[in-house]
Amino acid sequence: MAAFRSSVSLSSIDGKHKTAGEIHVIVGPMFAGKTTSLLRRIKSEGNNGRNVAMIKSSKDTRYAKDSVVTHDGLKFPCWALPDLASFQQKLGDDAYQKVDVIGIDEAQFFEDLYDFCCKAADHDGKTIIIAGLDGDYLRRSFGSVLDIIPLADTITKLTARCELCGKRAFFSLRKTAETQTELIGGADVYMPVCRQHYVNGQVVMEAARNVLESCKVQSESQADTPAAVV
Ligand SMILES: Nc1ncnc2c1ncn2[C@@H]1O[C@H](COP(=O)(O)OP(=O)(O)O)[C@@H](O)[C@H]1O
Ligand SMILES: Cc1cn([C@H]2C[C@H](O)[C@@H](COP(=O)(O)O)O2)c(=O)[nH]c1=O
Repeated sequence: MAAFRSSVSLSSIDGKHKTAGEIHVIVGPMFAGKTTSLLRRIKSEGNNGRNVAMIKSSKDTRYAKDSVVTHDGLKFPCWALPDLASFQQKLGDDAYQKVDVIGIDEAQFFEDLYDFCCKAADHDGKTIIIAGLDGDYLRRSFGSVLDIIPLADTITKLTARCELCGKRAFFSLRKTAETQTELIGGADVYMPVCRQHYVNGQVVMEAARNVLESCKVQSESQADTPAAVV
């Protein structure tokens, strides 16, 4: 099937001979093995003689600046970019034409994911393999990852192991009180959990956030009160 697909020609679209692109999406919670799976597929494409390039978001400063790194330390050199539109420009037009396969890690951080994938696969004939979080710590759709599902050839949803009971984990629980959507971190900030422990964990975290918030309000109102004259 793969051999048939890669020989399909798009020459009728713009007169130039190009092969059809592909889009493969890997989603799941943190620690599910998304980056591991992306690296395995990219390495395998490279071993099959295809020109590969890897991109990650420059927001991800966790383990290395210019490498994609898994939680257990596997590494692959990459372009760390603020957006995907800058990829072709960084690489140069000639080098971009020669790339067959593009891996994208931490896809939730790229706002221009949809437009980039459309152009690269539909027009430029690239195979794109994307790894990212489908949901944030509140299980809301994260970035543009779900928007590219209708464009995809394949979608793989991976699971991790619940850190509290060992069952399959579908969600990323944030262990700290921060409430912004984007918060870079690893096992210090997040843990993979099953549904039951996500629900329990959210109740505990919500209570902790409320306590912190009320302490903050109290100390602010005390600061506003003039000190008593003794
Ligand atoms: N709770 C955890 N804390 C730290 N490392 C973990 C944890 N659970 C799994 N791992 C390791 O992380 C690896 C997966 O890493 P990675 O591919 O980077 O995941 P993802 O990209 O989905 O976050 C697993 O093979 C395992 O060795
Ligand atoms: C759930 C959640 C995660 N993030 C951040 C934390 C990490 O830096 C990445 C995910 O990395 P991984 O390779 O999938 O382990 O995303 C965030 O910013 N907000 C969230 O809600």
